[in-house]
Amino acid sequence: MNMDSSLDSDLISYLSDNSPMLQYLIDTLPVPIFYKDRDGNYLGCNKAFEDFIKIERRKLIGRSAFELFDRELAEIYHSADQALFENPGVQNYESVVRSTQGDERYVKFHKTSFVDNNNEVAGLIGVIFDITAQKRLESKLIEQATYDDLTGLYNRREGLHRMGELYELTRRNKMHLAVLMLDVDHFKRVNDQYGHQIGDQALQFIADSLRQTSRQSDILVRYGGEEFLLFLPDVAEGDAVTFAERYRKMLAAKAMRLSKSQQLHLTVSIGISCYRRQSLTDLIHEADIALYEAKSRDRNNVCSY
Ligand SMILES: Nc1nc2c(ncn2[C@@H]2O[C@H](COP(=O)(O)OP(=O)(O)OP(=O)(O)O)[C@@H](O)[C@H]2O)c(=O)[nH]1
Repeated sequence: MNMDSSLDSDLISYLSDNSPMLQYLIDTLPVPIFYKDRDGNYLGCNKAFEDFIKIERRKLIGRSAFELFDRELAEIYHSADQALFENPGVQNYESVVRSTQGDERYVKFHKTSFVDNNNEVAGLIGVIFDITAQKRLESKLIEQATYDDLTGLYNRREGLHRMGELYELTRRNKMHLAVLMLDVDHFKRVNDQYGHQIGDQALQFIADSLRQTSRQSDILVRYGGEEFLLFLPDVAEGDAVTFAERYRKMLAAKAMRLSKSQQLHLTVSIGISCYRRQSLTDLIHEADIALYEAKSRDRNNVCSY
């Protein structure tokens, strides 16, 4: 077929005839295919499209998207079709579609306009590629690359990336920024006494507690085994100590329930450093030094660099 140039026969009437040969051919193709006239009414489709939108061809022909789908989705299709008619050729875009029975799929549309004997745009032929599996895998991989499996906090790589962005913003706008490095005290004993599984649960317990106490704008990172980094944007030194003390006291006051008669009490030590135009590496290193100091002061302690 010759798209977007004059045709030997009138393509629109050829498509409207729904010739058995054409139908047979496109029904053998496993990808959904549909075609519409210039007014957006369906002229036909293949078997894969019927299966895809879960509506029979005979109920589809002559109808517009507004008669078949909910208004929101129909508007999307309509405006994409109009954009193609106004700028004829090939149009590609990704979208979420719902079948008439409501299930959602991620798809990639490939639409091509066609013209009639007078070289006027007369309709379009659309092909749909189902990319749901690819999208789901993509978001799973993004999730795995971004978050720590055990705690759900940012992993070290993503945390440092976000910290880099926050650091740049702070530097450019001459804002405050505080870094808290938090380490669970005597965590080896927890593993030794209760086993690794309880140790894992204890880390989750701490991460959940931190999440509940933090502000929306804070960046919480699982930096290493039992070590967490917290980046507090627009927080000056005095407030950083207040926040760190709040975290320390909150965790010291909480108990993790192991059984009806057993509870686990955990404490943390926290090192603080605040932005004073030093590099990001130095900022984190200073928090580490302050943490070391807090550990040496009998733990369950907060120290500023
Ligand atoms: N269960 C569990 N344990 C972990 C994980 N990551 C690190 N750890 C344990 O955390 C413990 C850290 O021990 P140390 O570095 O000696 O520190 P600590 O016992 O907490 O002592 P201080 O930091 O000096 O208070 C080790 O026993 C690690 O095996 C984890 O993902 N799960």
